[in-house]
Amino acid sequence: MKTLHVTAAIIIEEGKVFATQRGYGEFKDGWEFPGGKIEDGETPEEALRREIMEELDTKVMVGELFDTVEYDYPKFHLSMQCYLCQVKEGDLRLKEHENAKWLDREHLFDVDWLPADIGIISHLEKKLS
Ligand SMILES: Nc1nc2c([nH]c(=O)n2[C@H]2C[C@H](O)[C@@H](COP(=O)(O)OP(=O)(O)OP(=O)(O)O)O2)c(=O)[nH]1
Repeated sequence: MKTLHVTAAIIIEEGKVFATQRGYGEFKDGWEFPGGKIEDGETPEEALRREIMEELDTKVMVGELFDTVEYDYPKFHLSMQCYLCQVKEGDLRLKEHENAKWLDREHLFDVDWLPADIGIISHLEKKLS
């Protein structure tokens, strides 16, 4: 099975995490952390800065690795590195996603997360106060 190498941003402000809803493709309408595939020659951090600029018109500072997700979808294996990020410049404008929400601990499970993300949401629950 092929492996997709993906990197995603966990942006937390005032106890809330930024979640986005996919606007197209196989997983349309599912909720996720913004990010995308790592291209050849990129570090995960470089890929993440590029993806967040493409998707949200925003510069982020990529901080520590929060979690790595390994998940088998029917058609591929997902290996996803999720980094804590901070907004440096920009206002998280949705260019590709159809919706976004800031979720606090009590509302983390209110949206329909992509299947691979469930484990990390439980991990996040512990982090958000
Ligand atoms: N960005 C992101 N992708 C996720 C998450 N959870 C999850 O299963 N995925 C999956 C969905 C996709 O199959 C894959 C990410 O690929 P993508 O399609 O967003 O990557 P990309 O931006 O490079 O896409 P594209 O240019 O091919 O449209 O990872 C998540 O939280 N964030």
